[in-house]
Amino acid sequence: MLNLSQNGCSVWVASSTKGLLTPTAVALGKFDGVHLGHHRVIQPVLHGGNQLSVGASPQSNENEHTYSTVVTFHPHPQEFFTGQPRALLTPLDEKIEQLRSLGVEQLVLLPFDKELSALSPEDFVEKILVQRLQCQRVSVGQDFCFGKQRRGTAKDLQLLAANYQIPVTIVPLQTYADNAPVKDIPISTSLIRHSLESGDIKNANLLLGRPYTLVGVVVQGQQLGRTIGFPTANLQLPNDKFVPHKGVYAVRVSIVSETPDVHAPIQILGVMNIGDRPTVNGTCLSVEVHLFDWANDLYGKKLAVQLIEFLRSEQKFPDLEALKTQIQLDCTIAREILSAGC
Ligand SMILES: Cc1cc2nc3c(=O)[nH]c(=O)nc-3n(C[C@H](O)[C@H](O)[C@H](O)COP(=O)(O)O)c2cc1C
Ligand SMILES: Nc1ncnc2c1ncn2[C@@H]1O[C@H](COP(=O)(O)OP(=O)(O)O)[C@@H](O)[C@H]1O
Repeated sequence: MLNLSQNGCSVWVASSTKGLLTPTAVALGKFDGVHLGHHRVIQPVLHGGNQLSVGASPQSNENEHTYSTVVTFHPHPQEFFTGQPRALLTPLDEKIEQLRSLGVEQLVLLPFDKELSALSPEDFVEKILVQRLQCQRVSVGQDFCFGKQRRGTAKDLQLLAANYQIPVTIVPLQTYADNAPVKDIPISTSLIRHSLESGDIKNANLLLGRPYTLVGVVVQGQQLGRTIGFPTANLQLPNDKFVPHKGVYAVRVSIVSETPDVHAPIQILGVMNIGDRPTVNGTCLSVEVHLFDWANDLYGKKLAVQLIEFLRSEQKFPDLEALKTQIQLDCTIAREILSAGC
């Protein structure tokens, strides 16, 4: 169990069996990416969010604090069923940070195991929502499924929860924004993953409602960067982080402070390369960023790198001089894009 605190606010992270803050108002789902569609589902359980038309549950005491809670599954159900690790848009730390910024007070990680996956929809409502979480109201997306073999639908949840006077909001799937090229397609984690896989970072960012971000600690590389005038901070990402299309990106970087800080961190502009570095016979994937107008040591620091625009694919250059010339050009283009306020 963790109690993470930043900027004076915290998200309480608990399992379904230990340390729960109750009673709860619950948004249920996987919420990988915490994208714009997820925001809509979470909003009704936030303080000051849309209170349900059905009103508060008769069991609730008006003076009692109801904790705005996101209930999700850990590990990702797909990982449990396939046995394959699943790369995530928001690994746990990032998900906590995103939920905190929305105003969520508690994240409950239901251990997704044989026992949980075998619960009937009826038992899920009674044992998890009612008994453990002392749930007062629920919000889910229209396509939510739950219980053994995903038999229960959002409508079933509404009917079952009504037996306990728990109102359930079913949130319609949010589609693309009006200014997007294709409309009426629901925003989804898989759509964002496809956009990132194909290098369409602008579309991914539009659907997320914020730039896709890589957060990692700076580790040592081959120390070649400084020899060509472009030192690069090499990032170690969480093992389960989803890595987008290989290539060069215009980015905004902030140094993540260890201590709580009320001020927003300063943003430094730069260029990032995600790739195998064929020019220097690289053998593994590296994720590295060159910061503009910066000359200080970054080893051991945690950086959050927002991907703003995809510039080009990685190439094998005949020598370091040719690579250097190309990186100079990348920097010029990135500065133009970033200073235009993208
Ligand atoms: C903006 C940028 C673009 C890059 N493009 C390529 C590329 O197209 N091909 C390549 O082999 N390496 C590319 N690299 C990676 C360099 O090979 C790498 O930064 C250099 O070898 C230094 O690595 P080091 O930090 O481990 O010393 C790029 C790096 C940056 C910062
Ligand atoms: N403008 C900059 N951008 C990125 N890193 C920088 C910059 N200036 C200094 N550094 C420091 O230099 C290191 C990168 O130098 P480099 O020669 O590429 O070594 P490495 O291969 O270990 O990354 C970074 O980790 C950071 O500590």
